Amino acid sequence: MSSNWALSLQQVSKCYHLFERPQDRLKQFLFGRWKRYEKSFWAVQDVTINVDHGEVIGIIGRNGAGKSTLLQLICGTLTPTSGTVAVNGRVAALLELGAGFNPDFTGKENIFLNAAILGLSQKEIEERYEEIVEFSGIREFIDQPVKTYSSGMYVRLAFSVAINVDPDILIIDEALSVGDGIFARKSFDKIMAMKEAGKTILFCSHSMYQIESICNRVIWLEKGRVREIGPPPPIVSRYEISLASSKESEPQSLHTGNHGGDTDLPRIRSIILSADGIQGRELAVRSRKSNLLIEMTYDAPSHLPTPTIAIGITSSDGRTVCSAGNLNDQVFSPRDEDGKVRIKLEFPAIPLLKGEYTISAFLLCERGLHIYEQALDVGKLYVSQHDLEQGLVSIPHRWIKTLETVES
Ligand SMILES: Nc1ncnc2c1ncn2[C@@H]1O[C@H](COP(=O)(O)OP(=O)(O)OP(=O)(O)O)[C@@H](O)[C@H]1O
Repeated sequence: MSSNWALSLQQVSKCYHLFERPQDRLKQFLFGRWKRYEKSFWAVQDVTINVDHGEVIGIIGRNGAGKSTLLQLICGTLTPTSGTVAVNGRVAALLELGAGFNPDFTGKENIFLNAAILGLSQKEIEERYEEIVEFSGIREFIDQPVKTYSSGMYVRLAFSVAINVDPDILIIDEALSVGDGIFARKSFDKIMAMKEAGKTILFCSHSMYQIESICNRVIWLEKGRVREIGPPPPIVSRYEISLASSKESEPQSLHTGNHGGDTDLPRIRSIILSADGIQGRELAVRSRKSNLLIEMTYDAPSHLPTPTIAIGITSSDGRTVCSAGNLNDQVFSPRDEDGKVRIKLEFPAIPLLKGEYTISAFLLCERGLHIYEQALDVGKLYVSQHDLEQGLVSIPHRWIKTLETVES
């Protein structure tokens, strides 16, 4: 193990005992010595992972693959059936909603309780209390019992405590979109600041975009076991192929744009598609001939840096064929006096081959990481072609003839 280690899991497994009928639980208790009424289910099996401080690790896998169970084993809210979990540093976790809160306590009492569980002294908590309340944005409710909170308020408080106790290791269960609207953006910035400060972060997500943009390593879990572990791009790509090749589709997208009533957040206003001068949400286009034009307008409130926008094109089996983002291409359009940005994207002689394709738009922060809004399925393309080239896209290519030998 390196001297800089943050986490070490050695052959960790977690087994649940399942009973088909409620009465089987009692029978197992009474007669279990003679007959088994329970079935064993291994939610996590034989997982060995070593993580160094400063690493950002993404955990991916289908629903039920064991991601949440693994995170809970690391946090210590679950104990492994076998194997060892060692943690080197203070761990703050955002697991399911409000885990760790006592519903009868007020917000304030829960801050003290939670921060104490995370290892802060009374004095340290008092010093940070103000910051925690300020960040949560729920000051007026802080003396109310948390059972009266909405789920959004719960998440705000939990996130605010977790982020402000100065953890060495932050564990987040599918919660990068914590809270809503402005809070989501604020908390995302905090997570990125922690990454930049060299903290260790583990999070599970169904968003491959976020995994690829934030993590330096990814763990792919399948049926409780580590299928692959390593750098994100090749693993994400193989994972996406595996999802696409099995019929059950998974939620692949990032969280939907959730404004939570915030009206002063960036928002897509319009997306207009046209091909060869014809406008429409559904367009017939000719492969390698039609010019596809996408005109986008979005609100860019002046209190935030100008957002960026990206377009993704997916094939009918849900795979992303290509994407184009103005940040990636370093093309920026100014905000006009109404606080709107208008930008056009052109795909000249569109190289898609025959088939049906879906167009989606994503409005992102200035760094292209936090998603303000996604508009899935803003348009459909029906591509036709007259030749027999196969596949999804025609990539530029050329043939080189060998020299002809001329016989004299
Ligand atoms: N308390 C429990 N008792 C029995 N089975 C459980 C329990 N908790 C989880 N499981 C099972 O363990 C498996 C792994 O669950 P887990 O929640 O870790 O998966 P996940 O990868 O996080 O899934 P998702 O992406 O849907 O959140 C699932 O089949 C789940 O039904």
